[in-house]
Order: sequence, then C-alpha cells, then structure tokens
Amino acid sequence: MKAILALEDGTWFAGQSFTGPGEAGGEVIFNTGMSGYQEILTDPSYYGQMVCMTYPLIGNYGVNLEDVESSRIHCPALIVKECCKEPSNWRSKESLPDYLKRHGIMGLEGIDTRALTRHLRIHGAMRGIISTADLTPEELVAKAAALPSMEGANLVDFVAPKEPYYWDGTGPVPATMDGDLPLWPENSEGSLRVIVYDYGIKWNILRLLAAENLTILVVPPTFPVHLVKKLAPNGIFLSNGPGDPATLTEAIAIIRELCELYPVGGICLGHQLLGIALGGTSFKLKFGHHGINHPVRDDITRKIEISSQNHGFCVDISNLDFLELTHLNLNDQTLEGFRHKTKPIFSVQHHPEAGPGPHDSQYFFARFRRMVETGQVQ
Ligand SMILES: NC(=O)CC[C@H](N)C(=O)O
Repeated sequence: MKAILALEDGTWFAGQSFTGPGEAGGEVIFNTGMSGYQEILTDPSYYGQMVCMTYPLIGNYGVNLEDVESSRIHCPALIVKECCKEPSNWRSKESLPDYLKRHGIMGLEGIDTRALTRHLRIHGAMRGIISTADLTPEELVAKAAALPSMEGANLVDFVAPKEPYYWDGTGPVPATMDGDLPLWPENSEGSLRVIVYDYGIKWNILRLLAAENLTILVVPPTFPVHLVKKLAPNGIFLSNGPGDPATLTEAIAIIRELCELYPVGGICLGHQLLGIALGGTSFKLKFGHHGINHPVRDDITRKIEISSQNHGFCVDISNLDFLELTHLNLNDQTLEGFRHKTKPIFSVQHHPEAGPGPHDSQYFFARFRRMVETGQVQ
C-alpha cells in the first residue's frame, strides 16, 4: 500500500506501508545499527521518534520474547529500505510486520533510506508524517510542520510508571505499600539498596543493576525526597527516558536535593538531568547519536569503548569546576560522562547496558556498585 513520508522542510519520499493503512507523526531520526530493531522499538527513550534504520534489510531474524526493553513499542513508526516478511531464527516467534501491526505501529519501506539519512545529517532531525491517506505531499508537509517540536517536549509522563515497583528478573512487580511509602522487597535487610528513578527505563539497566546484587526499588520521576529519606537507600540511580531534559523541572529539583544526601549515578536522560541539577545546561544536537558503534574514551582508564547510543540532547558542564569530565565522544567531541570531584556522583550519556550494542561499557554497573558500597567514585 502506497505511503508517503513528508518532512517539515518540504522534502518527501514515496514508499509502501508494510503494516496496512494508517498515519503516524514524530521526529524523524536515523539509527546506524545493523540489528537491534526490537530493542530500539521498545526503548521508551524513542517515544515520539520515527526511526529510520540505515542498514538496508531489517526484520530478517524476526521478533522474539526476550529482546524487549519494555512492555510495548514506543516509536510511532519504523522506516526501512526493505522489511523481511519471512524471518528465520530459532528464537523468532513473529515477523516484524505482524509485530508492528499488533501494536498499531506504522512500518514504511521502499524509500531511499540513504538519501533520507544524508538529508537529516545535513539539515538535522526534523518532524515528519507518514501517511497512506489520500493527501498531497504538500498537505502532509503542512501537517508535519504543525507537529510539536522535540525541543521543549516533556514526554516522560507518557512512559514513566505511576507507582513504585520491584524488578523480578523478567518484569515489573507492584511494590508493597504502607500508605504512600513503598517498602523494600522482603528479606533485603543488609543488602545494598538502591532507589531507581524511572523516567522510561530500559529493562536491561534493571537486569544489570540486579546482576550486581543490588536491591532495587523503582519509583516514578517525582517520587518525593521525604519518602526517600524514610527509605534510607544506599544509593540513587537515574534512568534514561524520552524528550527534552530541560522541561523536567520537578525531577531536576528532586535530584539537586538527592545529590546532597546519597551517592547518585545516571544514564542518558538521567545523566542530562544530573548535569542540569548540578548547574549545567542542555542543548539539542543536530541529528543526535543513535546507533551501536559510537567510540567513547574513558578518561579514567584511558580505554576506548565502542558504545550504544541514543540521544538527541547533550549537556554542557564546562563552567562547573567541581565536576570532572570522564568520558568523551570521539566522533564529535561531545560530553559522554562526568564525575563530581568531591561527592559520590557520576553518570554517562551513552548506554553501558547496550540492549542493543557492544558490552565494552558494562563496567559502569560494577563502578556504580562500588560507589554505592564505598561512597566514592573509582
Ligand atoms: N536515551 C535517552 O535517555 C535519551 C535522552 C534524551 N531524551 C535525549 O534524546 O537526549
């Protein structure tokens, strides 16, 4: 079925919908991973973003039950050169088109994804509409231009939990409550206890925190500090998530207080919020970093890591002399991580949990555990 992708700047591409009739809108970005489409689709940080995969054949290993990063798909649409309709893999339970259809997500194929990617690289990520409706490209361009911009978008409420929960190894389980106070999981006295702020967390982060033998209690973005104090955790973790970090003023104010009280670590949106809470500012990157082969230098070990990345914003902490830059992106020299010079606080912009991607940065979780245990960043 014919479908058109129209961008806000007037550019448009004609292709085919492989998910039937429909319409979807959002910020159009590209991801350079050759695989990992299932993790990308279910990563809540992609909420509101239509992802164009630069690799030309997507879907050939199908969809399985294990590779999910949350319980649903968050991208409004997936854009590919060619979608494989007959997957072949021992773990596959469903084809990519069936999976997208079951979740009501648009799939567009048959466009020149290389031309689209080059366009976004030159002109920056922009709003777009994909539609099978009988509308002219000009009408669709006007619709795309009327969509809300990613800059200034507060999207966390669409993906974050409303209530505290535990992680049982495979999914979230509602926390036992005493009034408005969630309780730590049973028999967790004596273990290292971490409160995880969930702004749209990827499950692999929870899997890897749990693998460090940390007891986890996951809470919503505006979980108040007075309840944190009652729970007396050993540390705080701030998750990834969608949208513009600067809009999350309540979460930022909470983090600012928490930094005075506990060891704090963060990933991606969590890193950005931490940077802003400590006095930095955020800005939008031209087309963002979305892929699984981004080189990062860890200035603590002087090692180079190939990392998984997915972010459209970045933080500037250059005027804060109490923070030390620990990680640098070697593609564009942007900030990838920092630590506090005197307090147990550190974070990274990339995704050490991979899901999808290489495992070079997974030491983050052991480093986080050591910080929670010793009160010092090493
Ligand atoms: N993966 C994330 O946490 C993304 C953070 C933020 N929404 C950004 O695009 O920069």
